[in-house]
Amino acid sequence: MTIAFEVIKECKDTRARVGRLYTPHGVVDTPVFMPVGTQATVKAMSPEELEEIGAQIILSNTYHLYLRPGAEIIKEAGGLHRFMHWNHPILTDSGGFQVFSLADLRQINDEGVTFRSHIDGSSHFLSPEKATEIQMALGSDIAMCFDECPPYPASYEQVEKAVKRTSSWAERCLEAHRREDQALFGIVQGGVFRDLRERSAAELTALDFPGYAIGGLSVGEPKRLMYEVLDYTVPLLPASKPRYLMGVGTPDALLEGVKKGVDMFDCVLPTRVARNGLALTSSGKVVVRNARYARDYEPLDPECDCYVCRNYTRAYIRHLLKANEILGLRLTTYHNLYFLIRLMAKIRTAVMEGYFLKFAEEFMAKYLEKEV
Ligand SMILES: Nc1nc2c(CCNCC3CCCCC3)c3[nH]c(NCCc4ccccc4)nc3cc2c(=O)[nH]1
Repeated sequence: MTIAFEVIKECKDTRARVGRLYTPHGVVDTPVFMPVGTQATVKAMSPEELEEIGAQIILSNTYHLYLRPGAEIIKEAGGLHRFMHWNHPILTDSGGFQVFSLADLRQINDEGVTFRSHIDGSSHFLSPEKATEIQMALGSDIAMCFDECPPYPASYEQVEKAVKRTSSWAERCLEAHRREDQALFGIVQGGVFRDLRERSAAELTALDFPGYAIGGLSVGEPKRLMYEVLDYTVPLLPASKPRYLMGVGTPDALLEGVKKGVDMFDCVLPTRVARNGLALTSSGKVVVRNARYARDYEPLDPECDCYVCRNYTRAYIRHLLKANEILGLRLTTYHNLYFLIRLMAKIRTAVMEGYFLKFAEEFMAKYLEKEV
């Protein structure tokens, strides 16, 4: 069994649950936030720092690593874990989403996707088989099916076509998948159309994947619409298997997603906004680049106990960012990831001890009260 999941404790007044995901590279306590390491590194962080802040599992990506350095080099290096010196679980996305969001003009048909590299414009082709082969070569613990994520908004016909392709491609990925020590997760599509979500979930759960992602969300739809789709999509997925909501990562969305029964999340947001000088704090967002912090000798978050908040001031971090000093990016990234990973630990404790709903309400009241 490449991967096993057990629900440890269910919340009595929401769909939240605490679980444990057993993978070849270790155990993951869920709900979990997964830092994104697009090019085989979580930008500005060393693997040791990721361990220090409690990161349990990180993401990487078929599209990026296929283009550079190439799956062959990573395979020759002994796989992605050895290549990047990360000896804990890794989940790889299949590249479908990145082709649509990054690559230049592309041509998509039932066979797969032809696209031009965003790096050097060279022409490439990705199919369910190829995306599966690349992930087997990378050796991630969890691989994702090659899917089609329609944009938002999209017509019913467009979304229906993506559902049909996603289901047919899921079968082809299952067919091509040969690694016993790697789990393949299915991805449910269907946009914001309930009947298409039901169809996609039925077709994918029939294939009996060890875990399921909810795709096609966090693509520009209003948050309340994403929550509505979650309300009727999560119950369509087997309760005994992990549920992964792709691309979601603000504190409020993480709390809502956990409340609705989601176990796994990923988002580039905390690392990306960090590089723009925005820190996540328990009282809301602090844009530490702003002049107002030039003489502010408080930590990024006075209530945070991380290495950065114990040793540096907003004034110093602002100075580093304004001076384009690399340490500035490192400190804001370190804190933002610590903040989200710490939030997930607090959520797990709250569910275990039966006060999750109260915790969520109190956290949100404080977090949304102001842009500090
Ligand atoms: N297969 C697949 N992936 C999806 C992703 C990529 C998840 N992150 C992977 C990660 C791997 C390593 C490289 C980076 C990506 C999504 N991301 C979002 N929203 C992000 C919205 C967002 C939020 C903040 C900032 C930018 C974008 N919706 C998504 C839907 C899908 C989907 O249906 N299918």
